[in-house]
Amino acid sequence: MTAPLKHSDPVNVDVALGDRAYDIVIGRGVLASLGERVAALRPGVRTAVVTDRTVAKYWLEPTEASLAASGIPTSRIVVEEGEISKTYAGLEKVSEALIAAKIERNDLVIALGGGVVGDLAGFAAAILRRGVDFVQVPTSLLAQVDSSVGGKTGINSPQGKNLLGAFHQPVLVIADTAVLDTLSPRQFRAGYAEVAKYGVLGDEAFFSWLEKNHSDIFKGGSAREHAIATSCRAKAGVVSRDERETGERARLNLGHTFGHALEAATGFSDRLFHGEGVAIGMTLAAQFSAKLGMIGETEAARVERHLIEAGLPTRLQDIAGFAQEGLADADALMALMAQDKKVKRGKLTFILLEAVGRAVIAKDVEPAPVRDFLKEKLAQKA
Ligand SMILES: NC(=O)c1ccc[n+]([C@@H]2O[C@H](COP(=O)([O-])OP(=O)(O)OC[C@H]3O[C@@H](n4cnc5c(N)ncnc54)[C@H](O)[C@@H]3O)[C@@H](O)[C@H]2O)c1
Ligand SMILES: O=C(O)C(=O)C[C@@H](O)[C@H](O)[C@H](O)COP(=O)(O)O
Ligand SMILES: [Zn+2]
Repeated sequence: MTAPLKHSDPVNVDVALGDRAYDIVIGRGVLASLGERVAALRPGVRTAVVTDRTVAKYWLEPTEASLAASGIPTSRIVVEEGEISKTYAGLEKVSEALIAAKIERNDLVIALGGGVVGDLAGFAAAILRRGVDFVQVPTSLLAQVDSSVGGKTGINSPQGKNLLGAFHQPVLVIADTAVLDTLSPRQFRAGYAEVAKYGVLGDEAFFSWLEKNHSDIFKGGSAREHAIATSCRAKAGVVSRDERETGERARLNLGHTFGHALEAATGFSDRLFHGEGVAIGMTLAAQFSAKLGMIGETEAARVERHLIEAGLPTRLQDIAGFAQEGLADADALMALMAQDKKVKRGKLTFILLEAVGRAVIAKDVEPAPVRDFLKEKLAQKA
């Protein structure tokens, strides 16, 4: 872990992927430099900005102004906010709008928004004319620390999370920390789950720093920028070594086998945001690791305590409408987990903990102990 930044220093994190390497630029106010940076990267380019209605209200005009100041022609495509847009219908809408805007092979798609817009616009760019470059301008905490980096793009199927997609790296990421000032507190907290994930999975010193400083991240200032830069550095390192998740990248999926099943069980709705599912999933992964004797109960409790302190849900019973059919049913959750992309020859893979700060990939996990564990958790009092 490096020392916290001074508030005003923009920081560059390099995603070292050879001829597809790119910069993540992090700092207050860096959105204003978007046009200049795009013009330097792709002289003469035309762009289409894909965003959602809420983000458009706050941040579309400054984005377009920055592009216009550098003489970059642009069009806008605005989708509905939330997972409802990360669908076949959302993809059709964005793809047809990009075609109508005559975005050519050498033009650029700009994803201005949270993880939904980033995944959706990135996937549309990946398939448009068999591949157009794109820039990520992440506007949620979750997108700034995780989804804008690493090139996983895609949409959901009603049967599971991100089941259709492509690896397609952005050519630039501009993370302006000032845009987070308009994010709702619940969405900010949900994004914080992925920040904590980087500590829990690979950096005990960062986790310990988060335990002491998390409230400053919520307030803003240098702690926020430090948390974003540290998460991006961790992700950039993993992605540069294992871009397509043939090995260690799977560790970034800590909490997601449970979390994605819970998102599917709640219909990808506002009952459970992605980051909230990750918080519950990460707690379950820690508790399951303890049940298997890989870590002590106190370490699992340490993970849960921190997430609770950050205001996140950690128990299945914390999900709105928990008692509804499907969610309170271990077999239904097992069936959803069977669609996880880490499944190999029908066997589940879990990311488990050997310590706080050390996640490992557990392959060929037998379903019976997982089902028993879920039954135990589901039986707990609300
Ligand atoms: N590709 C990846 O590596 C990766 C990583 C993590 C998560 N994800 C995906 O990301 C998605 C979750 O992303 P998310 O949490 O950003 O959700 P999101 O994109 O739905 O954004 C959350 C909400 O906040 C609003 N919002 C975003 N920025 C705002 C701002 N600056 N001001 C005001 N409102 C703002 C949006 O309109 C939306 O309603 C999930 O679909 C998840 O699967 C992908
Ligand atoms: O970048 C990755 O790799 C991750 O696993 C990051 C996750 O936070 C993210 O939610 C990702 O979209 C999940 O990947 P998936 O392959 O399980 O869909
Ligand atoms: Zn995630």
